[in-house]
Amino acid sequence: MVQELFDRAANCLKEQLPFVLYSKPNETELVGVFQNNDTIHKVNDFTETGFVFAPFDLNSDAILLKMDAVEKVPLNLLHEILPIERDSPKNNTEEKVRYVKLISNAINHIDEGDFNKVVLSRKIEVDCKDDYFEIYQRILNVYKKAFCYFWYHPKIGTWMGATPEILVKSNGSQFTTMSLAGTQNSVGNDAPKWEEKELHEQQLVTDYIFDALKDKVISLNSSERESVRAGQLWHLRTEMKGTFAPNKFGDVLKALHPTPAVCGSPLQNAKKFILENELYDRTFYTGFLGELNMKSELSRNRNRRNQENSAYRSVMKTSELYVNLRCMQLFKDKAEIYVGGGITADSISEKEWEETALKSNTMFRVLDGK
Ligand SMILES: C=C(O[C@H]1C=CC=C(C(=O)O)[C@@H]1O)C(=O)O
Repeated sequence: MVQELFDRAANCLKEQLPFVLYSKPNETELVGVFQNNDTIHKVNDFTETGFVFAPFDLNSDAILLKMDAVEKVPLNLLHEILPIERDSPKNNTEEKVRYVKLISNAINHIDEGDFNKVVLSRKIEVDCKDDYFEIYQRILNVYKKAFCYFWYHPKIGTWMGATPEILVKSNGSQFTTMSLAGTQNSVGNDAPKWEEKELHEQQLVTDYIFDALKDKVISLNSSERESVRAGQLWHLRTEMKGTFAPNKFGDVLKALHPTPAVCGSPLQNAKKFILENELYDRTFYTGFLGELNMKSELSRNRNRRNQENSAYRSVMKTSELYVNLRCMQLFKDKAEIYVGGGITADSISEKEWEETALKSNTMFRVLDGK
């Protein structure tokens, strides 16, 4: 039962023990991972097994929750909770002036040829007095197509989110990734019409991924570009599937993160600009999270009973990692919502500001500010 899993997690909060609750896109299962002490386990080379929570800047530590206990329950929720009609404040002029200036500065750097695209972001503080489990339940109810998580480590913090973006999903040496960029508000069910700026912005991500992976994979193919919905928003997405050489998962992961969907291209120049100019620490926003190197057994031929079982079973490693977007860090009576957007030469500051406000609604709609 969901309530039992929530109770177990609530007890961990009380006892200050790390846990994560999550549900994968379109799945009807809620998973709880519980670590039975408050040690901070750091990831060394992504060959470890557990639930990883990695920052934007991998010069800081990626954290691994050990799967001391794992519990899975069907996701039939207790009662339907509707999203809250609460939109992000648009009249925060001081913050707007600062953000617009940051965008102009980035466009100057683009014009000077320092980079083609950079993803800029900001943090919005909001009062939040309600129960963490109420908030998480709203997230699960409202964003069924997203990876919905609630992560807690007493020495690091409490995070929640509903992300639409897969960083990488692997099964043995087969993997899937995606290029997600371009944003529009969804109006009714009308499919969006994309402008050149958004098509270009998303194409940069696709090209970057092909280039970053070219010497790390045996094959890589992409699907047609499509429009996908994430809550109230539309994005452009291209899916890519490939095969990497045995034991190269860590290399693929490090080559992918951070993609220009959250950083920019060329990578180093865009990242330098972000670290020097955003003037706040993204910490885990635009990092990644999820199952790392889970072992799954593959039976090759169940019918040949008189053969040694082991000859017909092989252990595969699977990982499923998501980019930490549409997320927030929770504190005692406030939340910090993180949002950003891709800036290119064609960006219009006012529109980029609006876009971050729209994105922040994903979390605003699950927070009750009473
Ligand atoms: C950086 C964010 O979104 C990324 C993912 C999809 C679309 C994006 C965009 O249109 O700029 C961003 O690249 C965010 O939600 O904070």
